[in-house]
Amino acid sequence: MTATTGTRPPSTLRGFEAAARARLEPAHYDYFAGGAGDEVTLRANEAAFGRLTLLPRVLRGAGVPRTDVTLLGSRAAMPVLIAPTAFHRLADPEGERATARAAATTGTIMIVSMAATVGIEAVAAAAPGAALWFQLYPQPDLAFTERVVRRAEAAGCEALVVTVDSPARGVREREVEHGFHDLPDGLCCENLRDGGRVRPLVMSPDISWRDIAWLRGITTLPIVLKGVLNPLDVPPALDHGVAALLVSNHGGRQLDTLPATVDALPAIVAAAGDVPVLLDGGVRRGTDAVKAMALGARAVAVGRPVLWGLAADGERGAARVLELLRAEVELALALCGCASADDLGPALVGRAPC
Ligand SMILES: Cc1cc2nc3c(=O)[nH]c(=O)nc-3n(C[C@H](O)[C@H](O)[C@H](O)COP(=O)(O)O)c2cc1C
Ligand SMILES: CC(C)CC(=O)C(=O)O
Repeated sequence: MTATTGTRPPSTLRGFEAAARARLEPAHYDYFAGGAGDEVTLRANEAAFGRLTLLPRVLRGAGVPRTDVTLLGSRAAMPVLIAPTAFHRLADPEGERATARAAATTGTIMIVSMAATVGIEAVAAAAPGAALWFQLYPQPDLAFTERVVRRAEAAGCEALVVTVDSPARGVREREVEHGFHDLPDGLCCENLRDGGRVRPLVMSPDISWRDIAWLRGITTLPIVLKGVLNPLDVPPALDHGVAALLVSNHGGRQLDTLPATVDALPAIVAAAGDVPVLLDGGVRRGTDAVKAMALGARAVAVGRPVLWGLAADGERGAARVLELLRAEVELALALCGCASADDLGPALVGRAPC
């Protein structure tokens, strides 16, 4: 039985969110939906896309647009990746296995969270066709961190996405109100299993460029830094040999009152030179993805929308959400007169009058 049995499946992302909300425990819905503090940044991410306009070109004979991209050697059929989010088994019993199968079906890249409720080996085995990247919170115990990296490598992950915006965990008041502190019995962060126990996840206040240098030395996987917002952090990132930057404010869940990611994007793109820049936060439409790419992002990622698809209708719901976004990207490119994202540029984006 699915939430949609007997009724039409949702045909929009908003419909998937409503279906997910109806199905999830309120504490779990609020864990997924919530943001830090007054949720200013959470709202800003979506609102900022709404303030940008598209300025299409006409009569360009561009044909049916291509939506595929190659990122760090991984091929994706669309420029919308799955951002790393924790605890998928709160949304569906198959958890990250179902999400990975949806990634394989739609041909996109799944960034698997270190806080996944299915171990990286089982995620990879469930979806042999999926392109997987692994998200890492470097732990103070470097020997343990290295064991996690080796597991990700052995499972076939094609990049390491190091989250650098979390030297402490943000306070989400919705979680506090529900008293949501931990996973229910029977679920745990399977990537933290180590020698017969499950280690606690540490948001290390000591994380520094030394950790990036150390990681660069122990793995040949490309390293993506997730959570860069200030252009002052770009030169050291390039000096440390990072392969890409992911502009992110953690979906408004860490420090409140940070800028919307699409507003922070141009300065990071300008500083990054040839190094690819990705973005997540508030992408809910194909037009949002196209605006971010016009402003220089190579691709975008979505967090909550995939969770809503998963909670509403398991693997099928997650795949449907991704396919909706892919089709919207294709249509937006066509209506902008573009044969592919390569034809986009800042001249196609304007600002709505306030
Ligand atoms: C429920 C939830 C769990 C998340 N877990 C992680 C995580 O484990 N690691 C991480 O780097 N980011 C995590 N994030 C942040 C996402 O990777 C991403 O930055 C954010 O969700 C993008 O915004 P969006 O949800 O508006 O698309 C999480 C976000 C949500 C909503
Ligand atoms: C388990 C958490 C640390 C995952 C996370 O990053 C989040 O909830 O935003």
